[in-house]
Formats: sequence, structure tokens, C-alpha cells
Amino acid sequence: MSSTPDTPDARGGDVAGRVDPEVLDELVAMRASIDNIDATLVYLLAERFKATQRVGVLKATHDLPPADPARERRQIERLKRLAEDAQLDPDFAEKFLNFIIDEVIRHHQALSASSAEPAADDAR
Ligand SMILES: O=C(O)C(=O)C[C@]1(C(=O)O)C=C[C@@H](O)C=C1
Repeated sequence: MSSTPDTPDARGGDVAGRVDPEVLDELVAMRASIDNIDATLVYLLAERFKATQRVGVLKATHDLPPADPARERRQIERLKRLAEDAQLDPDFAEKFLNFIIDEVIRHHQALSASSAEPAADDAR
């Protein structure tokens, strides 16, 4: 099942039987941690998209442009500084944020387009 992390009998997957038990133990422990981190990322992204969905509705309702490049620049500079402090590659942080923002802008554009469509009753 996709939401089930590795079970003990699936320990190590491809490398089980090919490495020392201590190495396998560490690999399995690190994979358990990775499973938790990936789950957290999914929850965090879900919350972020809930917030941006609401922003998209506000923008569509009040005729605001889907993208705000100045806000994006400030966010990217801020996250690059945070990434450096956290020893994460700042270029990767920038690419990751841009990937998410591009998706958000697509959602905003779709909302604006659908709110600009005349309602069925108005199409006479
Ligand atoms: O803050 C906004 O205005 C948003 O629409 C959110 C967001 C983002 O995902 O961070 C997305 C698009 C904008 O260009 C800027 C930022």
C-alpha cells in the first residue's frame, strides 16, 4: 500500500542479504526517518495549498493578478538565506519554491478564468 512504510519483513528491500546486519539496521532506521519526513512534507504542502487556494479566491474575486513577482522575489531571497543557515543548497531551495509557486499560479489562473466566465443564466 502506498501509505505504508517499509515493514520489517521488507527490511532493506534490494540490499537485504547483501550487506552486514549493522549496515542494514542503519539503512532501515534512516528509511523510517525518511518516511516520517516525507509524510510531513505532504501535510505541509497540503496546508500551503489550502492557504494559496484561499489567496486565489481573493485574487479572482477582487480582480487581482494571479502572480505577484515582488512577493516571489522577497520569499525566494528569504528562503535562500534560511537554506544557507540550515546547510541546504540555496539553489535547490530556490528551484523547489519556484516549482511550487508555478503550480500555485496555474491554480490562480484557472480560478480567475472560471470566475470570469459568464454564469449559465447570463449567457443569453
Ligand atoms: O502571496 C501571493 O500573492 C500568492 O499568490 C502566493 C504565492 C506563493 O505561492 O507563495 C504565489 C503566487 C504569487 O506570485 C506569489 C506568492
